[in-house]
Amino acid sequence: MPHVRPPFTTALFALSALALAAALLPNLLPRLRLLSSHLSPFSRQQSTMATTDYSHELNVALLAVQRATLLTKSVFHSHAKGTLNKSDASPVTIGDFGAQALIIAALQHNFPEDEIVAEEEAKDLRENETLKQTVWDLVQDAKLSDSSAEQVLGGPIKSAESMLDLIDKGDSKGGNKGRIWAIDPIDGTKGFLRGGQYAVCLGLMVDGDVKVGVLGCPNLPVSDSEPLTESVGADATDAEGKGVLFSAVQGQGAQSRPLAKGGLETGSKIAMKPLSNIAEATFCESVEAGHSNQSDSVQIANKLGITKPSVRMDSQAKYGSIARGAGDLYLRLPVRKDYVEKIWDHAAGDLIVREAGGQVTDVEGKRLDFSYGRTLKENKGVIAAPKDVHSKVIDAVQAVLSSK
Ligand SMILES: Nc1ncnc2c1ncn2[C@@H]1O[C@H](COP(=O)(O)O)[C@@H](OP(=O)(O)O)[C@H]1O
Ligand SMILES: [Mg+2]
Ligand SMILES: [Mg+2]
Ligand SMILES: [Mg+2]
Repeated sequence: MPHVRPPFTTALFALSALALAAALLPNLLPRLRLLSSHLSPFSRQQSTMATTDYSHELNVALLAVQRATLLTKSVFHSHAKGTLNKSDASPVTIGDFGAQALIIAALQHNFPEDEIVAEEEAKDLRENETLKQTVWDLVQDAKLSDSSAEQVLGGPIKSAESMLDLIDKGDSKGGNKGRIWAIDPIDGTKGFLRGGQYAVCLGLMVDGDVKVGVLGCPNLPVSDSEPLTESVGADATDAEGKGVLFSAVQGQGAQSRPLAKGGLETGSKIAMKPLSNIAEATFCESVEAGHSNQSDSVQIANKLGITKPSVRMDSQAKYGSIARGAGDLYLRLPVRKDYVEKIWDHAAGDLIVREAGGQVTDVEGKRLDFSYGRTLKENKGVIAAPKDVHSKVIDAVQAVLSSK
């Protein structure tokens, strides 16, 4: 005789199943989301979730830098760059404001809890309606051609007012606790205005340690094997074959890929060039003599037996160029005693070079310390070199600086 379950028992079963599902759901949901983030990074509408291998952070950072770099390219080609002089007499352009707004919008969409240290603020735009409108027009036009990539970044910014508020979200004090992004919307603004190299820079620090770094360099050659020469340093074009995204995740190595226009191309691993004879090294430094002491660098090069003149190049494109083995050394020697380096000028480049097999320190050989706030107040200058020759370079730097 078939067993017939009384209605009361059936209801009891159904209720217990529902209770079990309700208890398990909060545990299961994050796992399912994590799984979907690995399977298809473009398929989610929104994620506010940090990943332990930084895969989601890297994907968002690459796309955000790509979109912002494309915006700066359009300003690079226009005659009116909307240049203002900041209180420290350094320039800022509509490209800087627009790029910062776009990157912060992407970070806020994906990681609303994270803090942001960014170079620029919206004050000048709030006081100048025409300038605000120009930046707003630029930002509205800056869309990746791949709509699913655009969706990852959260789509367009809602209004000119929210664009200003986003720009001002980069006012974190920084420090040694939690997740903090460092943004330099255009590094090498002087190079950008001159028609030379510049970079869009984004780094993620966790408890003061850089975990993810991305550099967008629209005027550098795509090819990692093109050697670093004076003409690359001073290049004024982003023609065919130019434009590269460098990236690194702590412990996972460094990569480069073509800048492209939306959706990311596949990256390839980069590494610093083995340097058997330091006398043959190519070293790079700032174009601006006010940013790096170019007579100290000549003496240091002489001490190392280097005869080739330096390649002068603006921005963190220098870090990217040595990380891919196009050049070998990057020297940044303090000019003014009172100048304190800013974290956004170095966070991404520092990680990219170290993940490519280099060492990055200040002139005394101390690692750059990003945990002191918006500035690198415990460091002076920057010396980046392949790991095995770095101490030799520091010895030469110290010999020259101590003899002054
Ligand atoms: N006196 C100084 N010494 C060193 N760096 C300086 C400086 N004055 C400005 N800078 C920084 O140098 C950066 C450019 O570096 P480089 O010379 O390698 O291109 C500038 O970034 P921005 O262009 O983002 O303002 C700015 O932050
Ligand atoms: Mg600046
Ligand atoms: Mg800068
Ligand atoms: Mg800048």
